[in-house]
Amino acid sequence: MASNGTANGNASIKLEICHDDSVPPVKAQTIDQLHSLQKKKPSAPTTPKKQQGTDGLFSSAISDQERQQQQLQSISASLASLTRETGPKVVKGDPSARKAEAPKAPVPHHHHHLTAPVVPISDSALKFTHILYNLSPSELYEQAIKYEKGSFISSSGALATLSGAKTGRSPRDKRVVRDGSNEDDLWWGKGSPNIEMDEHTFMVNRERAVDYLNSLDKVYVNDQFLNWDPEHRIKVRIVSARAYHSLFMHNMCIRPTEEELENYGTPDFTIYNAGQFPCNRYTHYMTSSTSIDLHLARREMVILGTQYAGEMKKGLFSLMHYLMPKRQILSLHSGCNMGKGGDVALFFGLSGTGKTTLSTDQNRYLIGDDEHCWSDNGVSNIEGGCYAKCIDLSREKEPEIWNAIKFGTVLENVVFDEHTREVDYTDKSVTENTRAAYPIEYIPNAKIPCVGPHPKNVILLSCDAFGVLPPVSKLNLAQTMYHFISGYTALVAGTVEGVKEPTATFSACFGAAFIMLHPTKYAAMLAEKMQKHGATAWLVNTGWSAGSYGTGNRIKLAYTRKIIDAIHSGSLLEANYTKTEVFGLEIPTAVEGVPSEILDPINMWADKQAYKDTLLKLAGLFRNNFDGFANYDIGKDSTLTEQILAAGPIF
Ligand SMILES: Nc1ncnc2c1ncn2[C@@H]1O[C@H](COP(=O)(O)OP(=O)(O)OP(=O)(O)O)[C@@H](O)[C@H]1O
Ligand SMILES: O=C([O-])CC(=O)C(=O)O
Ligand SMILES: [Ca+2]
Ligand SMILES: [Mn+2]
Repeated sequence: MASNGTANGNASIKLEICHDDSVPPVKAQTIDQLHSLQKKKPSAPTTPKKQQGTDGLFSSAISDQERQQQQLQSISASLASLTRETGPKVVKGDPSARKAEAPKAPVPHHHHHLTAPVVPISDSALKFTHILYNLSPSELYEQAIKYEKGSFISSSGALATLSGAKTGRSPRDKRVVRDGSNEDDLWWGKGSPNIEMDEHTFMVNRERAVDYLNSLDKVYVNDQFLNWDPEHRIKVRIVSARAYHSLFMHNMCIRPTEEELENYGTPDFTIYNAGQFPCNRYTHYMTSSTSIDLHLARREMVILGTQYAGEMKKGLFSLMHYLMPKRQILSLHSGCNMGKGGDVALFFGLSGTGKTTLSTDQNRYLIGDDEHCWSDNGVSNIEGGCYAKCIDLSREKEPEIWNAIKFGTVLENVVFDEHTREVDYTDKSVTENTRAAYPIEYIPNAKIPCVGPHPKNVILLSCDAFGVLPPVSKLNLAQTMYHFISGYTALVAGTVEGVKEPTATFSACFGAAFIMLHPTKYAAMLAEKMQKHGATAWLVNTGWSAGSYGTGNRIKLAYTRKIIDAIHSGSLLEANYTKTEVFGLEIPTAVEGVPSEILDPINMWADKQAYKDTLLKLAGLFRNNFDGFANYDIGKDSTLTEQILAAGPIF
């Protein structure tokens, strides 16, 4: 009995456990099976969403497979080594995810130029290159954290990473292939950013980059777009070795929809980013171990010896500065936003002058922060993301940018708390040029698609380290062109390698490092468009007041914002103006919300003689710089050229 009772007791306990079916059991027999349940395979691209019926379900299913193959083939062709004239065997996916099985689907070599030798002649021809194709931010986070030293998740969810030894662009290491097709078009020689190289040397560097990339187990490939104007959209492919670079470009270029990706075809332009690998200094034209090489005819760019991601972004911008003017479209190093009433403003300015900060405005729609086109249709952003400086970033002064630094955002070279992963934006231990790259839709009032009507206001931003330019002045057309061609600012430390403190600099079209044609070509287009559309131009000093750098202080962002508000609202047009000495700038006597005494810089200087000396010194620098342009005509109108020459400082 006792034993019976015991048995019953045990049975009842067992029953209780077995019958606890409040949670259904998992449909897996092993841990591996359980894990495989976690990830849902994306439904394979099926029938085309738009043209269903035109070629029937059966044939479109085949063409999907073909499309997949064509895509792999196109990637293999991108990575083709020139000497072997064949692309590597490529296969999609992470190599670590398929350790056990050998890749099964090598690229069929249909094309003539892709036909591999029957017997592989090198070790690299025996291996597969794994392609991580247009990965999502989540996948790229995992890759970065697993495989890239110095990658962490910040407390706000951004991917904090390091760009290595280079934390800014290297303009002196940029080379452009000079050949018969561009010899007469491009701007060469003194002042030009286009330092020439020959095609052979380009090929040497290209081979070096491609061999490096092919030697890796895996490379990242991004297929994306540039330019929100659908008529002038450019397809770009970025091949890179780091998840950081892939995520950066995912954020900065326009992201294709699934459907657009299916029909992507072959790219118009390809970047080979082999940034961890140096160039060979024994190669002709090389003056360091860094080389950024542009070959317009081949539609290719090679990056060696720098991991700074801005090189990719700005390399593509150079390309657009070549392609767009050919189509009578003006490319601009500017931010752009639009008011509720549809009024568009452009913000020109060199690095660090406030394009991103001032175009990001809670009261206006953001069209873009750095690169635009102005065509007969209006303005369009070239990019799909923003690249904000974040040194001394504060939630109070720049809330939209602060809030955009979340999951998906790349945070470069910032310093954070080891435990909480909270970023200290004041810390310059790695560099002054700390940056955040985020998709434009992370700004709540972004205007998607990023296009707008013709600009009403054109704002030239200058960060004057001498402290003698007024916080705001109204420009006539000749003055606008004079200042646009001059492109004056103090280069703020950081964005360009080696610049440690502000120095006066002149950079034609507020972006000489990126233009490809002579500055007067862009200037003539700007003058023509401003006249045609009746835009008003303003010169805004976002730099120093009450003395030069070291003595004075930077103009408060809150005041600059008030000035910009008055430009947008139209109220500044109604102000009373006086004219300054030397530069002949029209300055308003009052701006709402801004102390009037700051509007005329002389008021703020304790030492008036020092002010006058400094003003003349800057005027002299302007004059010396402009001498280089005195022999060029701006547009077909020679009177405009004369007016522009006369619109500089008079002393
Ligand atoms: N009065 C001011 N006006 C504008 N920006 C200011 C002002 N005072 C300080 N700043 C700071 O100056 C920096 C301006 O950088 P911003 O990112 O806008 O440069 P950018 O013109 O977009 O340059 P880049 O082309 O390199 O991206 C920001 O860090 C901003 O906080
Ligand atoms: O290109 C970069 O690294 C950042 C930038 O926008 C500029 O310098 O104009
Ligand atoms: Ca910027
Ligand atoms: Mn820029």
